[in-house]
Amino acid sequence: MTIHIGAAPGDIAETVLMPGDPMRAKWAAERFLDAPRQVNAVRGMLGFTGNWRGDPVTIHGSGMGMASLSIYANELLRDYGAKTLIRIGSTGAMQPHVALRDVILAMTASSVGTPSSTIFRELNYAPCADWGLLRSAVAAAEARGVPHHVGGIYSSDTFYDERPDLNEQMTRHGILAVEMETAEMYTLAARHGARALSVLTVSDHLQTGEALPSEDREAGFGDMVEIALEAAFA
Ligand SMILES: O=P(O)(O)O[C@H]1O[C@H](CO)[C@@H](O)[C@H]1O
Ligand SMILES: O=c1cc[nH]c(=O)[nH]1
Repeated sequence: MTIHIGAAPGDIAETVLMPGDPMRAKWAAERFLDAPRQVNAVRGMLGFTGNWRGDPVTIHGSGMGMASLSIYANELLRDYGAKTLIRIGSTGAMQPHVALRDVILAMTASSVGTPSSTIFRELNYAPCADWGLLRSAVAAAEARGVPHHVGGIYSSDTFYDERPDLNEQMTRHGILAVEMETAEMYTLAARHGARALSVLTVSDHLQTGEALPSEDREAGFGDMVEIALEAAFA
């Protein structure tokens, strides 16, 4: 047990899928894993471990934002020996050619700062995805015929943003979409010698104002979960 995860040693698999939403963790575990059992509920942050095609997998919420993800990712990597973290999250599109429900595979994640920024001092560290996971996720998306985009995303500290000028510069420089966790997850995975990838589904569009309902964000993004699982064990 750790401060924020009540699982016994051995209850967490080496492969962990991390949605922000703990209810998405419950839905994904019940839908995609064999014999899922709840391994964490501390502070309502649900985690489940089961099997996918015979391999053990944990699906554990990260909460919203890099500060929250950092707590769970640190404990999963340092205390439970997780080796692969794959975020399965929602994201807001920042390019006109990206549509609702498209999948985004995040090669890298820009940020204004992460919880790790202070250790880098003057360095603008560039967090990046594990190449093997990214390559396998692209192959899985192609095989399933899922519309997808590979490129840079933005990990924001805020959902309600007050910097339209910054968004404009990011759109101009090809950033595909915004979410709130990936830059820190990639940084922590690199620090601990683990693999990481974010597989995201577009839930809303910053330019058109389109948005999917909360029920879809919780239990409507099955392609992203299957792409993540196939990439983890390719
Ligand atoms: O749907 P999740 O995985 O929570 O991801 C996105 O949704 C939340 C904001 O609504 C943030 O956590 C953001 O990164
Ligand atoms: O962080 C997020 C996630 C989804 N949509 C957004 O606009 N921002």
